[in-house]
Amino acid sequence: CVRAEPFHRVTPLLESWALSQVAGMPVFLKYENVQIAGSFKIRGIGHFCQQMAKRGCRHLVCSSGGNAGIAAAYSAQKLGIPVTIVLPESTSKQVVRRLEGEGAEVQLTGKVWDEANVRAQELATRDGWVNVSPFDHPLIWEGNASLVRELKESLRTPPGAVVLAVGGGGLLAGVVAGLLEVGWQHVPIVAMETRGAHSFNAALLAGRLVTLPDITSVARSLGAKTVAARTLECAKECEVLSEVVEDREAVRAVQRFLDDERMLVEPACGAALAAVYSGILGRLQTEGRLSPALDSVVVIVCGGNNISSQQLQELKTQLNCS
Ligand SMILES: COC[C@H](NCc1c(COP(=O)(O)O)cnc(C)c1O)C(=O)O
Repeated sequence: CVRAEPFHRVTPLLESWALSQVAGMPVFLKYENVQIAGSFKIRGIGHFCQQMAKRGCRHLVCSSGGNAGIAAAYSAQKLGIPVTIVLPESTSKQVVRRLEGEGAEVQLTGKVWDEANVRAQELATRDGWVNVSPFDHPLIWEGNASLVRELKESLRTPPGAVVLAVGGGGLLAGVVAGLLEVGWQHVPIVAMETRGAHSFNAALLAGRLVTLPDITSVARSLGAKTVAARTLECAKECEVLSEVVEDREAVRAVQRFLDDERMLVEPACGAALAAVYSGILGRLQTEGRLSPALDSVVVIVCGGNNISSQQLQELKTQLNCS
């Protein structure tokens, strides 16, 4: 039987003394890094998979080698449905082991995600098979919107801004859907990307979708070469401030967050935290793009599984940021 309640858990929203000191205003952290399956992804992916199971789906397939793939494998296991994860041949053994540990069948094909995705779409033409998009489907956005309902429950009054990271734009689209639902559509969103995965920023500047030639950022989880078309509509419905940080700022933010809050997150999440640690919020206030007197800001700590103390050391050496 398909369970009615969602797979995700309500996560803590905690004021961070350390980040509030850095920002010069109250910073509330939404800890999606302690979410089931290690990131916020389970909100959208779990909801999508449950709905597909209700519609008779018998086999899930997903081309995400990252957190969406882990969330899809977890969801399939909860639903008792087989799942195939299609990944580029370069995928780390750690990720393959983790996915197989969640009961998924893993197929390695192609050099990059796009080639694996072609294979996943081919498989999804089989009868009863459904392809799970990491970020580009209304059910994914609907599931991600649950995060804002929790913010409303915890905060009651709207925050001065919400800070989040953008890869393909599924989190952004979900947060916009949630803000509209709870009547907080006037709350500005600071959309963070790393250079080399800045497909949303490029699309906003061009006024249309832009496909990056390659993903050159170390924040692999932000590595969608083209954002969901829905994100451009979001930028019209809400006030979305797009900012891009360098990889070394994202990795430095990961290190500072580890020291400040004793939690280890991916560089993708470091991109969001860099809005505080790299003084971007203060600059936006100086530029008049954010109100000079924000009573609070919420940063979504999106989490991510693909990080370890060894990987952090290697990233710091590679980017020579001590
Ligand atoms: C390419 O990758 C898309 C997706 N990661 C997306 C992701 C994001 C960005 O979320 P999005 O904007 O794609 O909804 C932020 N923070 C973390 C930890 C993530 O894993 C994936 O796992 O396949």
